[in-house]
Amino acid sequence: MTTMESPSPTDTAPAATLLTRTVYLAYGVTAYVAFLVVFLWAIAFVENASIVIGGVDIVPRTIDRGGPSTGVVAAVVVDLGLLTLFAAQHSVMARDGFKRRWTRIVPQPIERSTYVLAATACLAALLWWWHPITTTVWDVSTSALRWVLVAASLFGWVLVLTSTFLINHFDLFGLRQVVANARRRPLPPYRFITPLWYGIVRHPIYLGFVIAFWVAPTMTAGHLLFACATTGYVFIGIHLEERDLIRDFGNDYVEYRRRVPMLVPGLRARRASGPAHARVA
Ligand SMILES: C[S@@+](CC[C@H](N)C(=O)[O-])C[C@H]1O[C@@H](n2cnc3c(N)ncnc32)[C@H](O)[C@@H]1O
Repeated sequence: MTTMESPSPTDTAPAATLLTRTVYLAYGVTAYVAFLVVFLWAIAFVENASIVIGGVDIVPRTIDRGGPSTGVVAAVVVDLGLLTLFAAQHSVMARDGFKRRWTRIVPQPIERSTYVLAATACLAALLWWWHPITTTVWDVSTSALRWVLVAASLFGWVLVLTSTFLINHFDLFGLRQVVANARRRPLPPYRFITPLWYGIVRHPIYLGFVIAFWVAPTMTAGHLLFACATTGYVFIGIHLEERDLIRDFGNDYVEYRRRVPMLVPGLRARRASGPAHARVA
């Protein structure tokens, strides 16, 4: 395990009043709750679930159902636009250079919560304005096999959620930062760790998404577009994330990368002589 000092939220706001700290805490909790609601909606969206409460389906739009109906070309353009917005927000706002400039405007303790809120807004926009393209690509007719595929897809979501807890769920979603600030405590150092799934693949959260998006008993053209685009983004995200991790944790991460495969369990991991940016002096 390697650690790196995180900026203490109280360092940058020594004179923060109780009211300011309480407002930051409320902001962080709001961002987290908004994220949870939209994340649950995202699961229902991808799984094409209907959840009927009091005679009303609370999932009116899914990947294949209920969205605006237009021609295929318009649907592809809109859907790719929404996916690009989501990917751009994630890629840009997660980078250290952006964070350094951004925290001149947004106070350090709520930087992560602001990221979470922006990501949640982009995800909600994608779920709401997604244009289904319902041409069938494959459709498994055997009922038992359909259930196996649904279970496998749900396992993908379980992998995502459990992995966030393995590395630090509350840190990823900004809660730890606002709570530490409210209590005027410094943040514990940011740690590189490799528990459970992280000993099998380096990116279990992304693997979970790939499983959840690709394993479907019925695959439509719209769903396939979603799965292809998000998988492409996963590879870009991994490239950017690993560059940061190597910069922060040096040879520990290079060694981890040599030992543990990226996404496919058991697949040979990268050899020691990787590309130039993988080698740390
Ligand atoms: C959305 S999470 C995705 C983590 C990982 N790529 C995955 O798929 O499980 C991104 C954050 O996780 C952090 N992270 C990735 N691997 C980590 C590890 N082994 N230990 C601690 N933090 C890690 C990155 O620094 C980044 O801030």
